[in-house]
Amino acid sequence: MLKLFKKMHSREWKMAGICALLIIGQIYFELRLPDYMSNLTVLIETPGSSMSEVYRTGAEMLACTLASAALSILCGYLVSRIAGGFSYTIRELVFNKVADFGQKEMHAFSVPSLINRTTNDITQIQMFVAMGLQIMVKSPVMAVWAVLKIINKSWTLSVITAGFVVALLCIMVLIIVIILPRVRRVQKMLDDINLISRENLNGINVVHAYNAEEYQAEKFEKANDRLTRTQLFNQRALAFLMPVVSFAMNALALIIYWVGAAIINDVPLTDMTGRIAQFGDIVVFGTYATYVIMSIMMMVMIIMLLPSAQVSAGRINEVLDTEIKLCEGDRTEAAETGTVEFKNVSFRYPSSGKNVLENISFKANKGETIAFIGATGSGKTTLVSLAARFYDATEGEVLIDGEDVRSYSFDALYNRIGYVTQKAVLFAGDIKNNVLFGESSAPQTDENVQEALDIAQATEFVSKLSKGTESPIVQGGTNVSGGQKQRLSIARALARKPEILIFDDSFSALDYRTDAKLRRALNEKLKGTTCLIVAQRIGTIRNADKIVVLEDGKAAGIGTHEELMKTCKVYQEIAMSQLSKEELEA
Ligand SMILES: Nc1ncnc2c1ncn2[C@@H]1O[C@H](COP(=O)(O)OP(=O)(O)OP(=O)(O)O)[C@@H](O)[C@H]1O
Repeated sequence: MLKLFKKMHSREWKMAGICALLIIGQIYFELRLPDYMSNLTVLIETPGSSMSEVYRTGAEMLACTLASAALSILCGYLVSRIAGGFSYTIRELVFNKVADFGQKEMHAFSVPSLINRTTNDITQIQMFVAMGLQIMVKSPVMAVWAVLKIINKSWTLSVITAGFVVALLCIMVLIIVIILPRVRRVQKMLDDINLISRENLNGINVVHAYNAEEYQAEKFEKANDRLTRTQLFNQRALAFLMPVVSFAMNALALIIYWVGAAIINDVPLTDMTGRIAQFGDIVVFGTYATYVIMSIMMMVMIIMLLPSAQVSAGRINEVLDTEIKLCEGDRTEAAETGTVEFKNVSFRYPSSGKNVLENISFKANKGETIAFIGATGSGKTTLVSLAARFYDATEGEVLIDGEDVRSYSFDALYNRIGYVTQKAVLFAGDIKNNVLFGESSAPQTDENVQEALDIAQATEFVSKLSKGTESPIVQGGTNVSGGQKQRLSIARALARKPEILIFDDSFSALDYRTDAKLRRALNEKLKGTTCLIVAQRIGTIRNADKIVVLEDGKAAGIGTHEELMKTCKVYQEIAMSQLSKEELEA
């Protein structure tokens, strides 16, 4: 947790310093009250005391109480600003760190866990700072101050009070030791609940269509049950603390007055002044001892928040300390333009034991179209994701414009590439925002948007919308059809005007007619652009300059359609399964 606190801005540290001073002032005024009480007791017991002295003492007590309350309000205000500012900083750090994560890091944490860390875990820290900061400073200072005030008054009573304090501290430590591992598990269980809820909400139509509500509910119930049982255990353990502390406080007061009575009794009856002074001391001692126990009671409140804040801080630090494996280089310029080359590339996913790609080599020159075809799971998506550096090759080299992808700065690399994912992704906003998404060297103009929509064959459906390119897109793009979504994501890649376009099976959501029109437009309007196309349909790629046929991660053949029809058995099988004899001979 301390590690996380190092990320707090100096402004908040300064406010925390002011708070500490305000708290010390608060304690000073609060701890003056027992002295006034002692004076009042002596005044009342002493014959001949005047009422004006009693009023004056009362007025001073009132002034101390008001001063303490004013400092407490000011402190509360500052603490809430510190908590808000600190959680803002941490949220920003976590968000920016996660934005730099590659696929490897995303898989290591999982999306639900990252969401939980950015929301729930940071809220735990904020609550701890908001509620705990005052108490953390106040309770030890108050306890030590109160102990110093009473230590010389009576050794017997001091030893009794110390016994109570030690016993209470032991119980508190024991409870922390018992619940800490369970609190850690609670955060993990919250991740699981998050995962099941997300899965259920994302697939709600499938759940309904397959009558799987009960199955999903059971899965959720199990996770919910586990979480509730663990939380109940923790709450019961913590709930046990409060009555123990308040019992200790009352028992201690009782013992102090009981032992105190015996101490007063030891003073001879003739020494009335001595008896009154002793009585005043016992009253003061009792009040200060109550302050000591009250400090411990405040620590109990901290203990209720500390374990979860501690665990949350650890989880946030895990994200912030993650070493990002995909480090960017500093290259911005390259000798070639629009080339993509794989040199003996093999690749294995971090979670998998075997290579998914094996010794792949090919080169795409400027303006060429290279297509990738193969059975499901043969490695097509993996191959093109290496060109876009979503992962780094395990062996071999991937070159863009003649230079290793690892040597480029991310800006330079992604300014060269326009990538269209297999599953279209749109962001909440409008069509124009989505087409001009991200930073690029291309002009952010309406003409550019229109041109990209034209080539992507999206103009027709966009022009039918009442607000045209300003029509809204909801989160996840669920207010447009699958094919429309894919056309918009193609337009987004085109609007960047990249040297290299990568289409990962992006045409299969389009009907045959649109697919053909789009390819024609690409050929006519983007002559100098290199295209890497992953496709399932032979029709989409038969005119490509080179076709790479993948089988179990290996290149089963590389060549043009005509060459592969003569030399590659895998390609022949795919072609024959899709095209008629006439089409094959055409
Ligand atoms: N994140 C991952 N972790 C581990 N293995 C993976 C991961 N992603 C894909 N794979 C495995 O890598 C292999 C190649 O997957 P890839 O998605 O590249 O195939 P594909 O040819 O694009 O398939 P499709 O045509 O169905 O999209 C598959 O066996 C798949 O199970």
